[in-house]
Amino acid sequence: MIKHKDIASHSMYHSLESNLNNKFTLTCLLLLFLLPLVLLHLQRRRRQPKNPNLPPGPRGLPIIGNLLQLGPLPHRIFKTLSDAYGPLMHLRLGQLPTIIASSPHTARAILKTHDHKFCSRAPVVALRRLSYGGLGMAFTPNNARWKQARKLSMVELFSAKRTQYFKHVREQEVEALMSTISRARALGPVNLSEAFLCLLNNITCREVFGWRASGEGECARSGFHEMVAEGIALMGGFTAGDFFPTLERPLNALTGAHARIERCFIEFDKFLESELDSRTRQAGPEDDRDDFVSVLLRLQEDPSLDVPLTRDDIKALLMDLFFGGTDTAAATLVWGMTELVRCQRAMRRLQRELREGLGEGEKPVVEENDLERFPYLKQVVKETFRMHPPSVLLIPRECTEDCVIDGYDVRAGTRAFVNVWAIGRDPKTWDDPDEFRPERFENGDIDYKGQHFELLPFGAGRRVCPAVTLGEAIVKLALANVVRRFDWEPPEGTRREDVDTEEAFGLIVHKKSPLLLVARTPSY
Ligand code: HEM
Repeated sequence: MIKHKDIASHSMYHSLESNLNNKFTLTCLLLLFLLPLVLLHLQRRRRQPKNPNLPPGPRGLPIIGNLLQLGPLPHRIFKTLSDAYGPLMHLRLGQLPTIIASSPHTARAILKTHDHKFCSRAPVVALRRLSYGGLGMAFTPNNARWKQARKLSMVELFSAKRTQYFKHVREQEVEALMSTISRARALGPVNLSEAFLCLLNNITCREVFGWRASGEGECARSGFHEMVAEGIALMGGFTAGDFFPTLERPLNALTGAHARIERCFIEFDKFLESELDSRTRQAGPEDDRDDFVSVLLRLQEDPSLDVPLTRDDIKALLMDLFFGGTDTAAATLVWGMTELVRCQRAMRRLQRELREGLGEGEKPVVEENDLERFPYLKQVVKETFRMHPPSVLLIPRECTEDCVIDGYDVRAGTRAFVNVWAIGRDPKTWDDPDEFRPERFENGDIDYKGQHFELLPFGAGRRVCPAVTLGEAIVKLALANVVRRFDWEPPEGTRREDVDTEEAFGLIVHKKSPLLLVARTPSY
């Protein structure tokens, strides 16, 4: 008979033995798993030419250290490092050679001089999956598909004619936003972050699908708001697997990134499928709608296309339009209002320009045709883009051919970031760069359409945002109306200068906490 004590020691012995066995099995498995990776790494290193003249950067740091340096706000960390190492910096992020350009001169080298070698996109995991494996436009490598998508979008989706065609949509939606703010302000401070996101969701939905996301006349959260927010969050996330391509799958499985990306992709795909299905059912000679889905479905029938447009191509393009069109402008509007409310002098000057320019009560809303009459509005928008470009590092690019920049070797396969946030805050270009001062643009001709490398909110070169005109129209129209219609103050107990500017990192950098402001009837 085994006594109680014996049972304990017996089972202890067994658990010790099985622990040792488990540990041994685990170690063997780990070695088996790591061995091919080590071999692959060594083989890759052997293929690299010895001693290339790389741009300066923090060498010798362990790769994990480099990865951790990314922290939550990479654009700020990159700026600190660039201040120490120079405007063209080389880092090894995980397994990836990476360069970061942080001056107008080095940005020009990447986006103009060597544009043809840098106009491919880096294969970031979430972007690849959500673009149906690199279809569509924004996340596609430089290939025939991307060239065709770009050409079609410039001619069919973002032409001046089409942008003008949707003018009434933008104006109606801004009017709906005004009514929503009027109702909401009776209840307390207005959540402008939410309001601008809903506005952009509605505008994008109407342009892309032809229907509103919120209920009639409202500017409110739609059913698929969370889905869009999750997609955008995933696209901006630097997942661990992105920096260790050979370990991509296990790392992303371990961190849960894979499951999150799959969930989001499946949800979006279901949504797009049902939209396309309903269009196919309604298709007929009487269907003369001109939203982006209808345009793309018509193009699909065009036999002269170099590369046939598949259903996945269309879904990927729709995804680009949705992600590209929503958060960028919404974030810009929030930053613009944040800076204006912090800087009462600029807010007053803009209000004066808008109110005197249109006359009190003469027109209930500012229309797009009025916008050219407001030079200070233009300066405010430029200053907002300088201090808060929503896409702080642009969309990551990949170098496809070896080249030499500023005497340094850059190898094919190197990932490239242009730190447009750092360029906008560079004291060598801008006086008092952390101060919101729209007047700095009064006498210069610096613009943001990709010709001036000091100010690059839309990028530049072959990959420049194809919807610059559309984006700036939305931002100017909404800002002009919101600022003209109401006087804005921080909630009781908060001083103007204490309205925070803390950032939340993502592909698009948003204000971390929602912008809550009190809207008052103007005293005129
Ligand atoms: C304030 C508004 C906007 C800003 C600041 C902005 C910014 C940008 C930036 C920085 C890029 C990457 C450029 C590069 O890599 O050099 C980009 C690309 C893109 N944007 Fe925009 N964008 C805005 C509005 C829009 C809108 C309204 C749409 C569509 C409805 C759109 C669609 C796209 C697409 C499809 C691309 C990918 C182009 C390509 O890779 O060839 N954007 N945008």
